[in-house]
Amino acid sequence: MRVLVLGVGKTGKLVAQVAAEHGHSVHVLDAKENKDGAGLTHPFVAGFDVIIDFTAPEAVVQNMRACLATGAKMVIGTTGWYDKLADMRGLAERKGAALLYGTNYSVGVQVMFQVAAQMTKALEGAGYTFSIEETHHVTKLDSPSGTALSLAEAVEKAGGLGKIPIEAHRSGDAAGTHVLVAQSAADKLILTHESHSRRGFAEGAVRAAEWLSTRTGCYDFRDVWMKL
Ligand SMILES: NC(=O)C1=CN([C@@H]2O[C@H](COP(=O)(O)OP(=O)(O)OC[C@H]3O[C@@H](n4cnc5c(N)ncnc54)[C@H](OP(=O)(O)O)[C@@H]3O)[C@@H](O)[C@H]2O)C=CC1
Ligand SMILES: O=C(O)C1=N[C@H](C(=O)O)C[C@H](O)C1
Repeated sequence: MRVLVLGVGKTGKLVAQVAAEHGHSVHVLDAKENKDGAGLTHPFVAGFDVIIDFTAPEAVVQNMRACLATGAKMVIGTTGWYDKLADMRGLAERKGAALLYGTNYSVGVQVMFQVAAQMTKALEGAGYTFSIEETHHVTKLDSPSGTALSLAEAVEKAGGLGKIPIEAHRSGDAAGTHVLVAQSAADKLILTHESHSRRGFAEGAVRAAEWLSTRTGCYDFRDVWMKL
């Protein structure tokens, strides 16, 4: 597969490395080469089977506009842009493109979402209140993390008594820790996922790109990760 990786930062760099390890031909575009999406011309984009974006909240929307308009296939790792999701879905559908987005490409976190929903249902009516804490590196632009928002959504949907409070911490180069706490008068149940490196995100994103390369349409990683 010919893979274009947008963003050569902490995660994008590793995504490019993992894609090459999977035997794909990989090209990367950094911020200078792609200022305001200017590098993403139609003929250039047409040279790739899949494009993977790990950039920044503003940049990713420009990148999606440019690439999806050509009917390209995109895997989006970047978080903090979901107020534009309906627009981007519409564009992808109109152009016969493919769009797969996810707040977290680590399989461990996907399992955490499922366990969190089960835990919430099992504790229903037993006097527990829920809260979430997330810890990331100090350079993270969005807060709370996309993963924390997805976790809150999983608990809220499963019946976690209204809006779940999220506390965000920023510390050193933390790759990402998410903690769900269910507290009662008698005890506390804690569910934690801790990323020791960014490898899980990169592996998941490359596998998602391989899966998407034969499809069109819009997909949330939460709904497809088990099929990869
Ligand atoms: N879904 C998931 O599993 C994961 C999601 N993420 C998300 O991915 C995003 C990136 O995270 P991270 O790697 O830590 O961030 P970094 O800041 O380390 O990397 C982002 C890179 O993108 C570059 N960039 C900015 N604009 C453009 C552009 N228009 N074209 C190409 N490159 C551009 C930046 O360059 P410059 O610094 O010069 O501006 C930077 O090098 C974040 O939104 C983060 O939340 C991260 C890990 C996992
Ligand atoms: O910025 C990061 O680093 C991460 N961002 C994603 C998020 O916002 O949830 C995923 C992971 O936690 C790392």
